[in-house]
Amino acid sequence: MVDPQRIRAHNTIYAGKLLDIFHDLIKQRKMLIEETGSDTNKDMLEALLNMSQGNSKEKDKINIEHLMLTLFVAGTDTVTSTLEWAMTELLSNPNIMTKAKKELEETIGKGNPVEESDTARLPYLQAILKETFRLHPSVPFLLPRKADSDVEINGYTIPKGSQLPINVYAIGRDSNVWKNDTNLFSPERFLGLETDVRGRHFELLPFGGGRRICPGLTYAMRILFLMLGSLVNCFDWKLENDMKAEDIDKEEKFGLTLRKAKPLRAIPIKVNS
Ligand code: HEM
Repeated sequence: MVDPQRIRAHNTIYAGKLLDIFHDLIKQRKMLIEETGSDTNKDMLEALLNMSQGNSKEKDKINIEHLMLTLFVAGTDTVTSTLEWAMTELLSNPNIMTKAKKELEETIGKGNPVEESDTARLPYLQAILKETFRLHPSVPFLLPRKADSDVEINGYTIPKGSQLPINVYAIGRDSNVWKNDTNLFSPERFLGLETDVRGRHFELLPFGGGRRICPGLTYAMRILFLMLGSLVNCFDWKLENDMKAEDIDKEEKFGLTLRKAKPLRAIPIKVNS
């Protein structure tokens, strides 16, 4: 298995620790159900435990533990790092922050949290998220693909059976695809474009595409939109120690996700609605 960033090697230990945590959570929940005769949490774990009734207990327990591990690993750092990068770019580009605030103020009113039904009415906020994904895809390499047969692409022969890591990070900064300064954060480039993140436009694939496309896409887009919109509309933001916008550190750290090397530190000031 190709492991260009040594992710697989580094994460084996942490996966084991997380499995231990999920093991304990499932055990506690089962004890609760046995004691009270019912489960009052009404969540995914309850649904999985209900579904597993009557099946081989040990096998199902292991499956549930691994499913929780997968969703936890795939669904936490990806969302938080995208949000952190979006805020980093907005704080580094005060003119873009001002435009985003203006759109929100005019559309839903200053200080109000964003709701799901507002999505279509906030094209600039959508463009900010797309531009964040273009420059800072939280999964810089897609899950590797395997060539079913010999294939020729741009004069290169890819032999049957080769593993193909897809470098979404490089695609997002490819000057053959993106006009203007490809390293510049400019949500305007998406205004009026059809391009979305659902795997149909190969120039922007933050969630991958095809059969292995991220199953958390819809959920992730929804919560990112709500969180980013609410952070921008409900707070003004100040940098620590009078730091200037242009001094914000944007160094990247490649790991399971593409994180900021140094966490963003900013101070929220509640705005009056
Ligand atoms: C900003 C948020 C997210 C990004 C950028 C993201 C991105 C990705 C990418 C690029 C893949 C590989 C797709 C491919 O190779 O074609 C993937 C797979 C996956 N994602 Fe996400 N993801 C995000 C959030 C989530 C969330 C919230 C969940 C679930 C709660 C989730 C669950 C998964 C799972 C289970 C897979 C593996 C699918 C498979 O192996 O077939 N992701 N994600």
